[in-house]
Amino acid sequence: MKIALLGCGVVGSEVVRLLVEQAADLTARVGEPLELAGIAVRRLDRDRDVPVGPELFTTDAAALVGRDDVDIVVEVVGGIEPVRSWLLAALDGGKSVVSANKALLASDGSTLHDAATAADVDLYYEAAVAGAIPLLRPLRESLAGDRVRRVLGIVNGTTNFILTRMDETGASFTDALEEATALGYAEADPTADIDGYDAAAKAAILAQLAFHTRVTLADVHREGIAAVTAADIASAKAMGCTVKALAIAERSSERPGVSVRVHPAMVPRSHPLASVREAFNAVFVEAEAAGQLMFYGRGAGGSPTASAVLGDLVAVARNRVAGRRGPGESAYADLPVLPMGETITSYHVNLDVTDKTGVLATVAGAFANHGVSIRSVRQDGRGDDASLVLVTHAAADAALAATVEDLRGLDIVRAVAGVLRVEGGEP
Ligand SMILES: NC(=O)C1=CN([C@@H]2O[C@H](COP(=O)(O)OP(=O)(O)OC[C@H]3O[C@@H](n4cnc5c(N)ncnc54)[C@H](O)[C@@H]3O)[C@@H](O)[C@H]2O)C=CC1
Ligand SMILES: N[C@@H](CC=O)C(=O)O
Ligand code: NA
Repeated sequence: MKIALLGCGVVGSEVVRLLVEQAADLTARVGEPLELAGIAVRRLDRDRDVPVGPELFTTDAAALVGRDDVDIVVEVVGGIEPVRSWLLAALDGGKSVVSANKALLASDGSTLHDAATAADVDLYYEAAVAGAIPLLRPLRESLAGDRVRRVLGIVNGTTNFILTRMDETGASFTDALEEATALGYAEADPTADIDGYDAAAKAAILAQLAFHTRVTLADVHREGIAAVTAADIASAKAMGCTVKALAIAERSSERPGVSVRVHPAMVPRSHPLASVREAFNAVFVEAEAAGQLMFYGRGAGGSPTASAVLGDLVAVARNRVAGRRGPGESAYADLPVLPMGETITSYHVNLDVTDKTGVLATVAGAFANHGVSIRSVRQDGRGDDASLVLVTHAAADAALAATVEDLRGLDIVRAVAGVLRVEGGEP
């Protein structure tokens, strides 16, 4: 079985190492040896710590993909083009594809799935979501008989690493990001992590598999962590919470449809997600018959991600040996993706207000005007001013956003110092 490897960076070099070091076991598991036909890279002059000779390397990925002797293409390059063209050429040519590319799968997965179906070959991408954690296969196969209600978790290692460092050591955002990049967790352009594109792509892929409906990156409500301040983290701590960047995909209980969102949120320290540290990921899946399931492990880094790539590689190689194709995409449910405004959430709002009679009533009035009920209020006096921290009961996100907009316009509100959604129970 001949493999074309596209990319030999953080993940690709670990794929090569595992392929070479575990060759005998992989052969036994697949029933045929897995042999590297070639490795496409951008530059040949880089020092690479991989146990294969230089003759395997090429800068011509398209030619490698087009070779007649290649059976499986493994893509760990990233980005949309030229990767999409290479993978379409591979699928059209009858080659199976394994990819770690969530950006591509979430933005144009249907084109690739259609090509895989037409060519009767596999397209697998377990490494694209939550690194080493087996999550896509359980959703696609183990839970195929159940009805998933909700998927909730931490799916970006870089931002979880940054928030952990800020929370535990008081590190600055910039220093924590530098460390995450050095450890191989961040995307080539780390704004994909910081601004939530990476988590949004993963959320789209999870929602699509969980609800059997088409969801793309553009359908996901996305907020990154750039606006999370040290004050937000301190405020969360004071309330027995921690700040986590979450991905949430759920069926609406109001009408047929799903909502998919990624944003930072306060999570009570008693919730299992609060103890997910550094680049670890954790995802809860709530299904009607199964109840709650939790998946936990390393969500980023070369070797954990390579483990998921190898798992897919063995699966598609086994299928080719058996002359069959594994389960593919399922999008029959055709559910609408509902606007964020309809999502039911609750907010933590931190206000700087003038400390005079009637302030609390005026602020409470702004909430009441939008039908938002307040769960708790804490006031700390600071001379002529006061800090007012309010946590709401669950309400439509549009009503909460409109309330905050009104608060910004009140004379007695000097500043809206922080607004974070609260997930995972009462703080
Ligand atoms: N690093 C991580 O923890 C994880 C990464 N991924 C995904 O895996 C993929 C690869 O990520 P990394 O290994 O971290 O990236 P990287 O930047 O370390 O490696 C990318 C590789 O692609 C090659 N490449 C880039 N452009 C090319 C071109 N035009 N022609 C031929 N080769 C080209 C580079 O030479 C390099 O070898 C991305 O899709 C990423 O989102 C997925 C899960 C975790
Ligand atoms: N940049 C990503 C890598 C894995 O998908 C992350 O930090 O999670
Ligand atoms: Na995974």
